[in-house]
Amino acid sequence: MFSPSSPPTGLLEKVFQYIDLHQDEFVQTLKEWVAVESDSVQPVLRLRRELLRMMGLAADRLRNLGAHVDLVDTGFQQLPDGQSLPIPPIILAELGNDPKKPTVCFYGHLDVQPARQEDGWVTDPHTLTEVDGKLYGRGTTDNKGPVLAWINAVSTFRALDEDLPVNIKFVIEGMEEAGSLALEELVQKEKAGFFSSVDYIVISDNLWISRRTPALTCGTRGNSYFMVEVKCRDQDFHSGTFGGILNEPMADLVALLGSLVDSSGRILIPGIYDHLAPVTEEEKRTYEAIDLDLEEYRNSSQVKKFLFDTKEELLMHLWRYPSLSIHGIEGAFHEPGAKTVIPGRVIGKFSIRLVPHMNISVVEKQVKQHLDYIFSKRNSSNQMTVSMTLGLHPWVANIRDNQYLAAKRAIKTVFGTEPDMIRDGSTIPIAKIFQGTIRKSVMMLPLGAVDDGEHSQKEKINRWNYIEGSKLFAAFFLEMAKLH
Ligand SMILES: Cn1cncc1C[C@H](NC(=O)CCN)C(=O)O
Ligand SMILES: [Zn+2]
Ligand SMILES: [Zn+2]
Repeated sequence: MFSPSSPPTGLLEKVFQYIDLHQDEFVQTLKEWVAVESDSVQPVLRLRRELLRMMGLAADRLRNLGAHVDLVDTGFQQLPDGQSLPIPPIILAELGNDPKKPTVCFYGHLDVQPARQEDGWVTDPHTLTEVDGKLYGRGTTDNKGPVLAWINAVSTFRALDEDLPVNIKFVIEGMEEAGSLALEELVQKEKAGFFSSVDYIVISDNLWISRRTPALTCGTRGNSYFMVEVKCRDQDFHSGTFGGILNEPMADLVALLGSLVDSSGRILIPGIYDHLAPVTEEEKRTYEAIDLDLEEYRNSSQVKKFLFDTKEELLMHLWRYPSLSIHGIEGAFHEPGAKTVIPGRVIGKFSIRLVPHMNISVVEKQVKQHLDYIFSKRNSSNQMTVSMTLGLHPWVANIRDNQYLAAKRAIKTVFGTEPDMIRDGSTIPIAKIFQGTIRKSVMMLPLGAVDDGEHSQKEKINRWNYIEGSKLFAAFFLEMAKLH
């Protein structure tokens, strides 16, 4: 789609040619990886075995490249029902340790979201299927494709018998979709070990905002996840026998959930907007520069109307303002049909996407105070319990870091264009943990297009994105070496 501004010369040209010539092999390996049902979300032993197999395949692939690979044992996951399941080992791998070269560490994950063909897939989610240059399959874009693109880039230098321009490290986990269990602990433990020689961290686990224009991601929102339980008793009631004489838990809960956000998207919790980073003129200009066709975005999302009409407002509300979403009600009657039940105990679930400079414990207090106030006004005899079950920090990049410059140059070489400098509305918790714990520069360099459908039916990565992405990583290694 894009032609490079000036043809790459010498080594880079050889590398690009190799990647083009071997693209079917690269797609074949992706096919083998997609065939592994490495679902970390459903806590069942069969799938944990698949995850184990997935990590084994990746370890073998890295060993074949000559990497030193550690499969770090991370113990067990305790489930609420008392069962425990093994957590797949985390891969820590290393290729090269030349003190004259910078050391770039790639983080990725090989676990995937659940996928069943009945959910609305046209093709079997675990059989990679190519249609019109689109490689359909669960995990193709999130995150097996990008992990392999990095490996393809490294393997190309090896295959050409060329010296790697940088030292490479890998952190590859298998529990990202379940909240990266055990990873934070491992990062802390290896701070002075594995991570001591790391200069830069690259994550490729989000998408462009465009179908065509590559992007660099400069920030992600955090998340605070709440459960609000309203309980009368543990058992359900019959509305014929008890309807009319009870404070119904569901009525309390619906009022509580209904008090959180208004129809214009504004969060109604007092104080929640008190600690937002001010919008600067420079920041405003970044939204203007982004390649986003609002109509196309709206149509491809199959939404009649968004809350905001301009590109700038839309992006700001996705990336740099908090938002509150109501996710579900545990214990509610939700099946088809008409059942005359009064649920005895219900749990409402909602979360707030956090942005700089919101403080997680302040948000927690504000939410609890607000819900206490709304509940007390109802004078209900039920019991309300609020808990925050996740507190994930927002992350902002330092885009003046060398690696952002190197990535921009590599994008220019491969795609012949400047990247969109974007943020992402979702949360990649490990970014902030890396930044805070090992105190090294973190960059997000996504490969997938806006319509890849992560977590959704018909997830895909375009062959073009996968192959040009492999070139992008190779070009990035060379640019990093030049800057060091
Ligand atoms: C599990 N979880 C609960 N709160 C936040 C998360 C992470 C999740 N992360 C992604 O989706 C990454 C997208 N590339 C999200 O942002 O919802
Ligand atoms: Zn992911
Ligand atoms: Zn995901």
